[in-house]
Amino acid sequence: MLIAIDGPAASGKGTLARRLAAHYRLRHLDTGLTFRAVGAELVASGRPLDDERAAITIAETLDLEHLDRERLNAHGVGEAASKVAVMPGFRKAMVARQRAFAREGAGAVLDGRDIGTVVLPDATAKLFVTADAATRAMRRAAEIRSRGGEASDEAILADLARRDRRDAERATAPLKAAEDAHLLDTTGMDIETAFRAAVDIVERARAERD
Ligand SMILES: Nc1ncnc2c1ncn2[C@@H]1O[C@H](COP(=O)(O)OP(=O)(O)O)[C@@H](O)[C@H]1O
Ligand SMILES: Nc1ccn([C@@H]2O[C@H](COP(=O)(O)OP(=O)(O)O)[C@@H](O)[C@H]2O)c(=O)n1
Repeated sequence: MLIAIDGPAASGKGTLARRLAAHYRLRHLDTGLTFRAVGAELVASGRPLDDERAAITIAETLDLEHLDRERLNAHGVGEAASKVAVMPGFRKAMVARQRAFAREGAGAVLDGRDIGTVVLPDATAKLFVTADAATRAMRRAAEIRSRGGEASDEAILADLARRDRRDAERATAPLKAAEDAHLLDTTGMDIETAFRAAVDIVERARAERD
């Protein structure tokens, strides 16, 4: 079984993807981390974020099994990732790696921006996870503070809005729901409630396929 989860920044995609992967015993790839890893590597090596050749080389050699979530989830890395993510040739190389990961083994859960539309258009179940902007900013700011960082809800709201706009307006694989995706708005839902709603969606999608 393949499960595709997309949605805007800090909507809860990763949390749901991890929970669903554990529940169904599937492998999980947070594709946001793959873009973050490339952005972080370009910055660390002093290269510009539009160096497509370098980005492709990093994508082709990236170890998808050992992405350092703790380091890559730093707030600033998201901005670098979304700048790298606009380059079509680089996205092609990245999508090839993500698809290969998904096809290995008995099934997988992938979360990102273009999983239902581009990476896994034939996924068994597609979820488009949202929450209103203020809720997403509040959750991300709380996450940063819980790790000892400083963050105001207002500043995070502006950062997420800028990144969502870049992701939605880019020409290649923009952030959008697949036509056959099930919308899950988690505003006002706690993690457990959102997880149960996600399982319901997957079960219905599975039943429709049989
Ligand atoms: N339904 C929810 N209610 C409250 N907090 C949530 C919910 N879903 C996710 N979170 C929290 O919000 C933050 C962002 O969630 P995450 O799964 O990382 O989002 P994304 O992968 O879409 O960026 C995390 O700290 C997570 O624990
Ligand atoms: N499938 C994907 C996943 C992420 N990305 C890019 O990578 C950035 C970081 O993604 P992420 O999922 O880690 O971001 P958060 O939602 O966790 O803040 C996004 O803003 C996108 O620009 C993408 O283009 N396609």
